[in-house]
Amino acid sequence: MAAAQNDCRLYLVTPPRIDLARFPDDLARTLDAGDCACLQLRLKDAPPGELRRAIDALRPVAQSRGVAFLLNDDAALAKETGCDGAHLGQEDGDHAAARALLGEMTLGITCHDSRHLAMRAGEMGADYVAFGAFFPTTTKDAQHQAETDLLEWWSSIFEIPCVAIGGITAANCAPLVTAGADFLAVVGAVWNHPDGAPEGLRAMNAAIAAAPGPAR
Ligand SMILES: Cc1ncc(COP(=O)(O)OP(=O)(O)O)c(N)n1
Ligand SMILES: Cc1nc(C(=O)O)sc1CCOP(=O)(O)O
Ligand SMILES: [Mg+2]
Repeated sequence: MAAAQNDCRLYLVTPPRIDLARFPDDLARTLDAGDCACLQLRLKDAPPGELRRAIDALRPVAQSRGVAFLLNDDAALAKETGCDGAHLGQEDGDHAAARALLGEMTLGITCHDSRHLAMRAGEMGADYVAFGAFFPTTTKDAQHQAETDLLEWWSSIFEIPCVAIGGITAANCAPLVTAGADFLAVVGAVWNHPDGAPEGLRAMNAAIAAAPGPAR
């Protein structure tokens, strides 16, 4: 088998809305199709009870496959419900308090297109920083546009992993891998793949594996 050209891995984010009667099985089939480092549960419109039911149903599907289960937006709920960590944006509360609360659990922070926000997140103890959006996306009304030089700059200076997000597909992801992204976070590329989510995951895996790694 050929040696891997890079260490970049897939970071899967759930669709914005899910049907809990069938999504756990869809998720299991999708994760069984290939490599995925982590799953972020991102249900922006779910009422609290539904969010808890989703966590209870999906967390074991991910964790039993060695896929870290992160909760979007809510560090306290992530801790209370046995998640592996939380992803917080700039408007999602006190990052330092979340860091203290989560202890050894994973904390990821959105940094948009900002070197300043990323360095602040790193100093505060984030386990990864997320940059985006790299490409147009219909999943979120993204207000910031990031460029690959941000990934090159971050990865050449800092050890803290960086995640790229926003409109990433198998067709456009190679420059992000080459620029130094440690993880590519996607929604649509997997869940909206015309041949189904397992094929979407396989396509992302293949595109990442084929991309030249950073020149280090
Ligand atoms: C991996 C990753 N990166 C960025 C985001 C966006 O977080 P945020 O800015 O808080 O926006 P919402 O996701 O809450 O709409 C993310 N969720 N995951
Ligand atoms: C959740 C999210 N955050 C973004 C950011 O730029 O911070 S872009 C985004 C949506 C990612 O979905 P897709 O892979 O379908 O474009
Ligand atoms: Mg958020």
